[in-house]
Amino acid sequence: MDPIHITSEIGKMKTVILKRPGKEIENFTPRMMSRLLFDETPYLPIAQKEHDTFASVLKQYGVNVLYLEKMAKEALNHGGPQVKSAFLDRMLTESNYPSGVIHDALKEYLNSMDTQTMVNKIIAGVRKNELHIVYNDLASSVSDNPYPFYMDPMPNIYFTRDMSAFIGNGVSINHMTFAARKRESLFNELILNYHPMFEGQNIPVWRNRNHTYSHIEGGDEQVLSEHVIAIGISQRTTAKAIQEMAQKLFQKSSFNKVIAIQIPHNHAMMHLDTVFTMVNYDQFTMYPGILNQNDDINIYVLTPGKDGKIEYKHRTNLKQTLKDALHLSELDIIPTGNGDPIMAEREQWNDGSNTLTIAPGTVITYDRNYVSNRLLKEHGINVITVPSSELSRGRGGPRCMSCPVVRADI
Ligand SMILES: NC(=[NH2+])NCCC[C@H](N)C(=O)O
Repeated sequence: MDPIHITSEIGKMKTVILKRPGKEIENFTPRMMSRLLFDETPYLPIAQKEHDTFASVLKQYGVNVLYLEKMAKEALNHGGPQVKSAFLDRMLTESNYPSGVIHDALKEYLNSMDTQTMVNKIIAGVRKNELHIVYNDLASSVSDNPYPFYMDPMPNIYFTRDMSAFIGNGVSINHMTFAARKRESLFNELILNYHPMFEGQNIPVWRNRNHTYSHIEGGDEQVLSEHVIAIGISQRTTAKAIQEMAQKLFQKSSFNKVIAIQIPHNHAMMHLDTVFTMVNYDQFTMYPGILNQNDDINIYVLTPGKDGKIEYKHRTNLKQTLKDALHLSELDIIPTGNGDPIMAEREQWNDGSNTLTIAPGTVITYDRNYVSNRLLKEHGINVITVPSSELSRGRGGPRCMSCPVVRADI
């Protein structure tokens, strides 16, 4: 069996990567919130408790739960001192310290820790009062301003869905949109290259993180079948990235159709999976607010054309496009908040459309979205709810908090 196997969004989940929220989600002030893509300051003990419940539900359903922070440690220990040193250099460069006295001091500080503490520290952020650096060059002295951090925390890293995505037997390691999240995928790159689970296995990389002008995030990437993938054109994913990815997938994989769905660009629906998810062979959830007055939406269906070129067709009917792509005669689209405009908007905001399917027709959702949950049950879905008062403050739900590595075929 391949170490990576994702041919659908709904096949029985076997292995998943999570990140337990840590210090990083309480190491910032209200003034830093919007830049760090948070809407509140979460209460860590409860967030951890809720996350542990989420993990234990997955385990009860037979999923092998791996933790990103632990895998990063294992990859660094397995890789040895050179890998660790190169990783730190890269992390510091991307934290704006490519060289100089601050780079050296931070490297020494982080290197003095055991590997797990070091990984956790990088994620939690390094405050200026933790080190006493004597500046001896102009650049370092000038950068010494009242801002309290040398290295910002990475509070969004518990949304493991976004930094990378496993597709087929390969992976996309994502160049993310905002500075607040860009460094996160260095951990995914490290794990792919040096973790014993992946190292030396020649895993196809559909797209790496070395891109400047286009970006993509896993919340927009949904494998609908072994041939079809849906990708959101969103605040976080550019059409250029989708086109490049389609090119690579058409050349090297079983995928021969990319359905690019254009969604509004705003923080409430930053990714496709905040408004649209697949929950069964022929059932999807959808936030009705993404459709215009005529119930249309911009969709571009990409397929392989002549001479390695890509063809695309513009469509506007989401239901029909999905029925055609998945060869279905009927399709049930379940509206978030049961179509009530107030409930739909409230529940979408708290990830009511962000269902995580762990087997065909079985999903994990946040308990707080009771209107959407009730409707899912009425449509025959087996709904398992998890508590969500603190986790939801980061604007992500069960799908965002999980990065599936292996699913059974459907
Ligand atoms: N797959 C998702 N919908 N992820 C949600 C990510 C939320 C996070 N605060 C961000 O803005 O990036």
